[in-house]
Amino acid sequence: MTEYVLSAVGVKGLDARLEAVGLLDPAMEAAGRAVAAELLRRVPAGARPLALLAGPGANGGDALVAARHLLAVGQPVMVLAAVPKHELAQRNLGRLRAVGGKVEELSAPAVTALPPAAAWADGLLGTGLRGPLRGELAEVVEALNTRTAQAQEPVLAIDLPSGLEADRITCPALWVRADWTLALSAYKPVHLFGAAAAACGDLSLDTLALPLAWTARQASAVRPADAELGRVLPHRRADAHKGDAGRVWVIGGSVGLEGAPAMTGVGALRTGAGLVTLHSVAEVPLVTPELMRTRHDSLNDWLAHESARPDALALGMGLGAQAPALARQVLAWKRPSVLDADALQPELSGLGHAGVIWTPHPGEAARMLEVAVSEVTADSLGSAAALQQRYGGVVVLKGGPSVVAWAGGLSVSRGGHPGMASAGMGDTLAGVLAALLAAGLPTEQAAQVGVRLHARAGERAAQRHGYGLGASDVAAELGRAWADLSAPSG
Ligand SMILES: NC(=O)C1=CN([C@@H]2O[C@H](COP(=O)(O)OP(=O)(O)OC[C@H]3O[C@@H](n4cnc5c(N)ncnc54)[C@H](O)[C@@H]3O)[C@@H](O)[C@H]2O)[C@H](O)CC1
Repeated sequence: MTEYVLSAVGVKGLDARLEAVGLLDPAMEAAGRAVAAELLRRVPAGARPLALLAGPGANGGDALVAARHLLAVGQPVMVLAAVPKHELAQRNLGRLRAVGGKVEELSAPAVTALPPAAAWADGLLGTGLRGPLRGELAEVVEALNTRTAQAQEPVLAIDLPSGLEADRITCPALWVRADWTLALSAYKPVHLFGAAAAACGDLSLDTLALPLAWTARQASAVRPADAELGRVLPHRRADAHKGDAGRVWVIGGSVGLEGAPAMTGVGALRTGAGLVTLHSVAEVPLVTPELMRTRHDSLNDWLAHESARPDALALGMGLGAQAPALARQVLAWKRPSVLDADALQPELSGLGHAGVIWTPHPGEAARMLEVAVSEVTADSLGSAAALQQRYGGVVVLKGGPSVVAWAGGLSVSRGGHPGMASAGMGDTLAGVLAALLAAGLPTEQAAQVGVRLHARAGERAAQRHGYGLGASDVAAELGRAWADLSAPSG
C-alpha cells in the first residue's frame, strides 16, 4: 500500500477534517487499539503488567485507549496520566476508569516507584510537542530513561518518542529512549531521516483506517509501495531486439577517474539497456565486454559534431571541470538525460527540461543550492523541492532514504542498506536511471522506480555479501531486484 509522509501541520489539518465529521474519536480509538495490539505482539505474554504513560494531549489519549483495550483482553496494566488538556484524552480517561482501570497521577517519582513492567508505552507527547521538553514532563522522561535503562524494560513510543519533534530529524538533549515506535496515520520526517529516525528504534505504521485520500491530501510526500512501482517497469516483447531495449550513452571519466563511467554502464546494462556506449577522454577499463567504449580526444568537439542521438544519456561521472559545459550541450538536445556528479553545478540552474533527472548527494545538493550541507540534510524534502524548482526536471536527492522531487510532488524511497554508502554506488544508480529513461518511462516514474530498484538490489547484495558493499555487488543484483519489484511478496 502507498504510505504517506505528514508534517506536524499536515497532522493538524487531517485531525481538523476528522473532527469536523466526528471521526477524531474513532481515530483515537483506532490508535489506542493499534498500540495495544503492538504491545501484545512485541511483548511475550507473562505475569508482569504493562506500564502506560499518558501526557495531557491526544498522544496521552491514545495511551488511555490502549490501556482499556489491554484490560479487555485480560492484560494487567499500570497507568500514570497527566491531567488531560485534550477533550478526547479527558473522555478516554473517564472510559478507562469506567471499565475498572486504575490510573495514578503522572510524576517522575511515580515512574521510578512503579513495580517491574514487561514494557512501557510512551504516550507523553506526540506531534503536538514544540521545542525542548519543559517542566514536569522533562523530569518524567529523565526518570523513565534512567529506570528503563537500569531495569532493561523495553519502551514503545506512541507515534513518536516524546521529546522528538515530528518535523525535526535531529535529537535534542532529552527524549524518550524508545526501542520501538508505532507511527500513527502516516510517517513523519522524524521517522525517516537522520539521527531522529535511528532514535525511533524499530518502526511500524498503523494508518488508523482513515480515508487514504484525506491523508494523501495533507501529505508532504508519498512513499510508494513496491507493487505500485513494479507496475511501471517496462516489459520486453518476445520479439524484441537490442535496438528496442534502449541505446544509452554514458559520458564521463577522466584521468584517474576512469572507473566511474564503467560502473554507470554496468548499471544501465543490468537494468536492461540494449546498447550501452561509454564516451570518455580516458581509457575506461573493460569491466565487461558487453559495454562499448569510445575514446575521444575532445568530448566538446565530438558533441559539437555528433548528429546521432541516444535514447537516453548519463553525463558527469568522473568527468571533471568540463562537465557543466558538456552538460549544456546535451541539455540542448532535449533527450532524456541523467546529470550526475561533476555536472551538478549552480551554473546549470533553470536548464533542466522534462526529460532530465539530476542526482545529487547532499554535498552536491548543497553546492547546487549554495547552502551548507547541514541545511540540506536538516530538511531533505524541502531541499529536494527547492532543487527541483531551481533546476527543473526531476531531482533525486540521494541518501538513506532518497527523495525524488518533480513538479507535482515528492516521494521518499523505501529500503536500501547502510553498506551502500560506498564509492561508485551513485554511478551505478545513474546507469539504472538512464536505462529506464531509454526504455521510455516517464521521467518521474523512472526516477522513483530506479531509486527503489537500486535500493532493493542493495538489500539483496547485503544479504549476500554482508556489510561492506561494492557498487558491482549491487549492480549484479539488479536483475533479481527487478523480479522482486515485478512480483512483490507483500
Ligand atoms: N491523525 C492522527 O495521526 C491522529 C493522531 N493522534 C494522536 O494525537 C497526537 C497529537 O496530539 P496533540 O494533542 O496535538 O499533541 P500532543 O499529545 O503531542 O501534546 C500536546 C501537549 O503537549 C504540550 N507541550 C507542547 N510542547 C511541549 C514541551 N516542549 N514540553 C512540555 N509540554 C509540551 C502542550 O502544551 C499540549 O498540552 C499524535 O501524536 C497522535 O498520538 C490522535 O489520537 C488520532 C488522530
